[in-house]
Amino acid sequence: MAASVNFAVGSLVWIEDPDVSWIDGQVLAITGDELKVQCTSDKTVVVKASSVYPKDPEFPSCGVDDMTKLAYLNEPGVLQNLKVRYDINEIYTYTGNILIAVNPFRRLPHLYDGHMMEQYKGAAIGELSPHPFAVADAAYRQMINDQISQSILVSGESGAGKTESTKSLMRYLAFMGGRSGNEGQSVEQKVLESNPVLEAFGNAKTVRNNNSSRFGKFVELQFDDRGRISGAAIRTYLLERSRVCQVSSPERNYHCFYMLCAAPPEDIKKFKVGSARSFRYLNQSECIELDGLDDPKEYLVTRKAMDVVGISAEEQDAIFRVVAAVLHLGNIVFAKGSEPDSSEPKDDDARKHLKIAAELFMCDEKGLEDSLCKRVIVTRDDVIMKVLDPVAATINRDALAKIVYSRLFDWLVNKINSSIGQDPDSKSLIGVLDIYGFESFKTNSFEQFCINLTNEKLQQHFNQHVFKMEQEEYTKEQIDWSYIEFIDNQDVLDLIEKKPGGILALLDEACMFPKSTNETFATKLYQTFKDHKRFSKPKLARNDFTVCHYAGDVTYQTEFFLDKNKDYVVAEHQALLSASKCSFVSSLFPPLPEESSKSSKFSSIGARFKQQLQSLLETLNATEPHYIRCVKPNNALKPAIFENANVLQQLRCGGVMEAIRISCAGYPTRKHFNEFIARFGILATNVSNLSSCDEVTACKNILEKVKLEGYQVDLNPLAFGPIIKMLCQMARHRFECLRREDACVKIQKYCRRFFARKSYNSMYSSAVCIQAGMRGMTARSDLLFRRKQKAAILIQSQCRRHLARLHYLKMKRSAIVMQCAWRGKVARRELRKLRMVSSSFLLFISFFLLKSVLLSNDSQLSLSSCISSHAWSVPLSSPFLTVFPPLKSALLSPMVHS
Ligand SMILES: Nc1ncnc2c1ncn2[C@@H]1O[C@H](COP(=O)(O)OP(=O)(O)OP(=O)(O)O)[C@@H](O)[C@H]1O
Repeated sequence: MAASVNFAVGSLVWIEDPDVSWIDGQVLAITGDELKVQCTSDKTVVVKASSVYPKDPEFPSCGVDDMTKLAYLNEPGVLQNLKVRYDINEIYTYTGNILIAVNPFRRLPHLYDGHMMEQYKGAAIGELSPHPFAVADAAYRQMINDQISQSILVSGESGAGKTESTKSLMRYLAFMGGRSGNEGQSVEQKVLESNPVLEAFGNAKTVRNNNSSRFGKFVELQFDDRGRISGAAIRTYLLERSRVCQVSSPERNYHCFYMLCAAPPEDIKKFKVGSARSFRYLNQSECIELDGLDDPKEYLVTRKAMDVVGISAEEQDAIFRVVAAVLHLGNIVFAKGSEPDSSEPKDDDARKHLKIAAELFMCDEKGLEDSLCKRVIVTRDDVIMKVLDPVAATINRDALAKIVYSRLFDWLVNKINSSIGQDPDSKSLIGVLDIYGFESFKTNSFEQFCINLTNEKLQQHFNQHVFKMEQEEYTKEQIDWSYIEFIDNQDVLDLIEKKPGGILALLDEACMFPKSTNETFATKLYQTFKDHKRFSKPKLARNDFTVCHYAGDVTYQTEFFLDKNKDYVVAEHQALLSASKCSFVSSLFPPLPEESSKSSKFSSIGARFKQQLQSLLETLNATEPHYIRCVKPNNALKPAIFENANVLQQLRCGGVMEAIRISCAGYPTRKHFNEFIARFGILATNVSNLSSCDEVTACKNILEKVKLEGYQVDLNPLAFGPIIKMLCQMARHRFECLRREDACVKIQKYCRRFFARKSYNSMYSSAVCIQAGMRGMTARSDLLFRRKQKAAILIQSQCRRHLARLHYLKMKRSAIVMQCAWRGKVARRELRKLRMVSSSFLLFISFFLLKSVLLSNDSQLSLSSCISSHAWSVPLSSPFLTVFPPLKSALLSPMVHS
């Protein structure tokens, strides 16, 4: 399926990988039609060029919000885009007009609040991020502006997020078309509150989803001419009946059973229920409680929602009585009766449950027992009473439980519809379809067969519509589209539902013949369709058949096909419950019209379902469809896990890849002129007037230069068919060439620079070396000269110093001699003088000191008495008497401290 693209060494590509579906890598070498690719996982592989897809090297790191913006609209590109966006919690992406929603498995409340609704109000698709609100808004606007009914088809596998998306759509439509003010319980409130009621009775925990809707749903919102919701109708499809009696771990039965068992004590007493573990229909599975689901609370929520949708308290009681009766029915175990091949309640416990069930149904206990253990056979001549063995009685009991529950569910839907009310004058409507996606399990039974028929029908509708949309788009843009083709799955539909001769017709035929078995039915199929290219018989299976659906082959096991297709109420059950004293119970089994009970007209589930589908398709065909494809990123139901193979399979089954293929067959890619010139101008680098001419001429010049056909250039944006891949490839190739030229120039430049630098470095170092040598030589001779000069100066200075010193010493000696002679002479003269005054000077000093002492005021001082009598007191008195007046009183005592 890969495009025939010319790859070059260095091209980025996608190759198939068994683990991650597609892995990216780079072409290392090309040999003929084989490429050697270095993968990002580090392994190197050799692959055929035809199995390789080109990868956009300019792919934005946050992906693109519309797949048509991808340069390469191929499977790996689509997958990469979804993954990149999922990683940053961008769970919605457009593929043209289809919205792909990847389940985040974590609450993202900011995406759905009132502020968000305000933002999307009136915003054109593509103006804001992809969102269910945008789809709902587009549908609403189109309905108002064009007065055309709209439909939004939400599909995906179980757990992919259909119901959540549907709820968002309904909330938005209620927001847009709701009435303001207090007008009692408005239509939109009732529509929104119908969800919890239907979920309680029609949803259950399955392996694939903790809150799986076990029915398909089409909600039709009717609007008046002012765009307000004026009525609504809910249609449901194919409730899974078998779950009522059969459930295995880790699944659960319908939520309402567990809610009832967790009801407040007075209700438990009123409805005669007990622990959920005590009921056979519930305890077959280990799973009773469910994380995150508070059954007691849900019971109250459901009852409140029932109030809102207009179910009275009495009706609610009757509903839960029937639910309780179904639980008790399951506990009626049979044992062999006294008559041969007969049966009867096994023990007291079984009888107790029989009694309670009869009380809850308000019917006769014996009548209930008989309706379970006996069968009346009306022959042409007689009425025969046939007893049933315990196995048949058990099957009979389960059949009663299933029909009661299914009638109860239908009653609820009808009640909601009549309570909401239809608007016969409604001008237009918006239908929201939340329907099960394509299913393919290990064991596929009648339910899967019907589900896959639905998907085939919707796929055909989808293909036709996508094709039609493309055509309209091209017509609008004046693009020639006549050559576009798409695969029609009419042959599969013929195989299944053609009348006469289709599988469903053969099944009805088999159901009408009493002797038919699942084996004879399978044999009939093999004979009839042995040459049909969409039908095959698996080699080792005896009663299985395989249908080649658009989404893949599915092998169905014919076991139970006949039983599951039979749509009749056992006459005894009908008679018993229509005679119930409870008007609610009897209303579930209205008496059959006289002629229909008598006529042998056979009614089958398959035929009824086919009819329902037909009517659904008629409704859809009268509307403008919008598509939301929900994708479950992993089977662990955990956030942040994106399993490539899983997602890819769902994209294929959901027809997204087919839509892309149809798009690719036409002109899927749109590029505005400036965008085109920016991206592909590289292809016309030598077209000189590119920048001087206008955008259209520039685009034409580029396209003429590349000589490719398959584009429409007259309108902005330009439309491209598959040639966009070639253009991208050529641009990539050109880019590659330019890159290589550039690389060559760069290598040359670096080489030249290297050699030039090397030679320069060697010259430089030589020059430096020579310079250093020369400078060294000069410096050395200079040094020698300086040394010699210094030595000469030193010698001179030494000589001069020596001579000066001799002279100095001579002068010094002469001076000393002269000084000595002179000083001797002076000294001698002085000596003489000194000798003369020395004795008088000594006396003078002594008196002076004494006088100082005596003149002091210190009264404490006194002279010794002997001082006047001292030898020098006489000579002193005469020369110094004038200077120092005589003592007023004689020193009588020495000057001493007292
Ligand atoms: N947009 C969403 N945001 C947060 N959680 C989501 C979102 N969509 C789905 N989920 C989670 O996935 C679960 C399954 O979703 P949902 O019941 O809508 O699946 P479904 O496709 O209707 O399955 P089924 O066919 O079994 O009814 C939800 O219960 C919810 O936990």
